[in-house]
Order: sequence, then structure tokens, then C-alpha cells
Amino acid sequence: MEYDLIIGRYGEVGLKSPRVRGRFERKLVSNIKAKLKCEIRVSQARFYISPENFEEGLEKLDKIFGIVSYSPAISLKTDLEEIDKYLTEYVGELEKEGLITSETPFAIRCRRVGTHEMSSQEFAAYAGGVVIEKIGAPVNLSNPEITIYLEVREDETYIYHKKIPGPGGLPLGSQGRLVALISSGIDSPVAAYLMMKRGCAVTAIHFNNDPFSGPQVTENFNRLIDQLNEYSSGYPIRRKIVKYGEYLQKAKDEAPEKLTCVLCKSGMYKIASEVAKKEKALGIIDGSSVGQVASQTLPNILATRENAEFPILSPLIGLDKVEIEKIAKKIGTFPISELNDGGCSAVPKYPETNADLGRVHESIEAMDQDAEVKKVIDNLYPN
Ligand SMILES: Nc1ncnc2c1ncn2[C@@H]1O[C@H](COP(=O)(O)OP(=O)(O)OP(=O)(O)O)[C@@H](O)[C@H]1O
Repeated sequence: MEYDLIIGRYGEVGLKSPRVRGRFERKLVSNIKAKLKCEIRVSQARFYISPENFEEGLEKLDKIFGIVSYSPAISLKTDLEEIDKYLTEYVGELEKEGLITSETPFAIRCRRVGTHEMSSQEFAAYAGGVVIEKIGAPVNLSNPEITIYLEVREDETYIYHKKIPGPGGLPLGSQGRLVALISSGIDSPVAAYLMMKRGCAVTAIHFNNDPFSGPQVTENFNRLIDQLNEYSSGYPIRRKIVKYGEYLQKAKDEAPEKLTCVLCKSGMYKIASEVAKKEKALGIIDGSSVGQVASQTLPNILATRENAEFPILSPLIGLDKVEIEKIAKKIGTFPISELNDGGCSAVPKYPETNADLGRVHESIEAMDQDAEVKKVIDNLYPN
């Protein structure tokens, strides 16, 4: 089929007030243009996109948040003779592709904006007649096997038959920035993806636990970010790699062994809070899911988060592993997270699962956590 443009649709953005909608539309247009060489016209909740490379356009729109669906289409003048000519050709192409035969029940759906001599129903009936004339297929409005859409907008008309689902959500960057804690595991990249889908730009922090973990962990982190960057058009993910070995050593030396993981996580949130200030971010994302591992019991969640200065958003908190893995597979991070990273040797044999706040406070003081956090931040942002 010789398509000449792609019609993109947004969902939730359309529910906003006109002023907010205008801002979101501009953001969406600039995000599309950051990824795709194209011309874009916006009109009445539709994006009319003319990409330089059509196939590339179809592929890339699949990863731009805010787009709910899109359709490759042909455009023509709003004129009955033109509709006759182009629709006849269109049906001929569908026939060649095996999508319609003389037996295939079909429907025409017409949407119309503007002033015309015919109603939408009359346009649809006319177009139905063209299809019957060309191929003799039966009309079936309640249960069609193929639907051909006719979109009549003032003096331009568009014909298409496919509605490809987009990723949905809100345009990236429309909701400000968050700092995402990304390990090399399955969960945290999914958490970051879900918040990106809600329009949040991301700065990713990774804690390199060397000598308690090997270089593979950080390599996997970098590969995960490369994969997530497929979805970051307009707002590429910023990366920060934190040297965390010294902090962990201090925790092991000065606090009860059992509490290492609690102190590790509590330090991460404090450091993430400092990074959030530097990055002008408004919150922190992590990949916790209640009860999944030792550090994610409710008492440990309380003990590790109580001193963080920013809200910690955990979009996976109520999901179970199978649900999280399903998303990881869909977004392409799963096979990277599955690579063996050698794990973390700082994890004690019996990590605390029911952290007592009093003992955690004592340990935080014993290891002089604030001083250790400051060292890490000075190292990350030398001035
Ligand atoms: N090395 C790290 N660097 C950055 N963030 C980390 C690191 N380790 C853990 N986190 C953050 O803490 C969250 C909980 O980590 P934890 O190790 O308890 O669970 P997990 O189930 O192994 O998580 P994940 O699958 O994301 O690695 C992670 O989802 C991530 O957001």
C-alpha cells in the first residue's frame, strides 16, 4: 500500500483543559520530532505525521508515550470522484494483501469534521457502494471482518484500515523529572519505564558495590539504560554511577551484620535525595514490591525510607513477579536483567526482615551515615 501519512491519536491528553492540552501537544510534537525526521500538523486531537521514511515512522511511534494509537493512511481531496478513485485502488491493494475478498464482511466507518453537503452516514454509504462495486463483498456493520475508515476533515479526506496501538500514557517530560534507582535486576527498569510512561523524565542512579560486586552489574545497568532509551525520545535518560563500596564497608564494620541491607537501602534513598536536589528532580523511583525480598517487608520499607527528603514512588509495590516480568519482556529489558551479574557479597547470610527503628537509628549513628553520604556525593559532583 502506498501510504502518504500517519494519523496519530492521543487519549488522556485530550481530557485536559485547552491550555494544558496545548502544552502537552507541543511536548508530544517535539518528542516525535526528536526521534523521527518528519512534518507534523496537529488538528482536533489528531497528529498528521509525514515521515521522511515511512517504515521507520511506524516503528518509532510505537515507543513515544502519549500516543494511544496510529494509522498509516492515504490522503485525498474531499470530493466524491476522488473518493471513488482512491478507495477503489485502496480496496484493490487490500485484496492483493489477502485482507478482503468477495466473501469478506466489511464495514465503513466515517468521521466527519467541517461543513459538507453530505452527512457522515451518507459518506459511509457512498464509500460502501464503491467497495461493493469493486469487490462485491457483503456489508456487515455489527460484526465486520475488516473495517475501512473514512475520515473527512474539511477539504481533506483520509482512508485507512489499521489502528495500531501505541504505548499510551503522557508525553515524556510533561510531568517533570524523577531520580530512578536502577540495579541490574528485573524490577527497577520496569518501575522507571512505568513512570516514564506517566510523563516523567528520568535521571538513573546506579550503585556500584565494588568490591562486593563485579563489573558485570554496572555493564548490565548500562545496557538496561540503552534499552530504556528506546522510549526516551526528547528526554534521554541521564546516568549517574555511584561508588558505594566504601559506604558498605563502613556499614559492615560499624553496625550489626544483619542490618547491612537495611543500611544499604537507607543510604541509597539519602543519596538519591541529594542527587534529586542537584538534578532539580521532584521524587525518587524504586522497584520495590511488598514482600518480594528481605529488604521489601513493610518494617524494612519504613526503616529505610523514613529519612528520605523526597517522595519515593514505587509503581510496582502491589504487583507480583509474574506481572512485573510480563512488562519487562514487553519492553525488552528482561533478557538483559536475566544475565548473570554475580550478585552482591555484602548481603549477610540472614538479612533482617523486621527492622527495629531504634536499632536502625543507632546503627545509622554508629556508621556516621551522613558523613558517608557526603563523601559519595562529593565524589559524584566534584566542584
Ligand atoms: N545497585 C543498585 N543500584 C541502584 N538501585 C538499586 C541497586 N540495588 C537495589 N536498588 C533499588 O532498590 C530496589 C530494591 O532492591 P532489592 O535488591 O531489594 O530488590 P530486587 O527485587 O532485587 O530489585 P531489582 O529487581 O530492581 O534489582 C530496586 O528495585 C532498585 O530500585
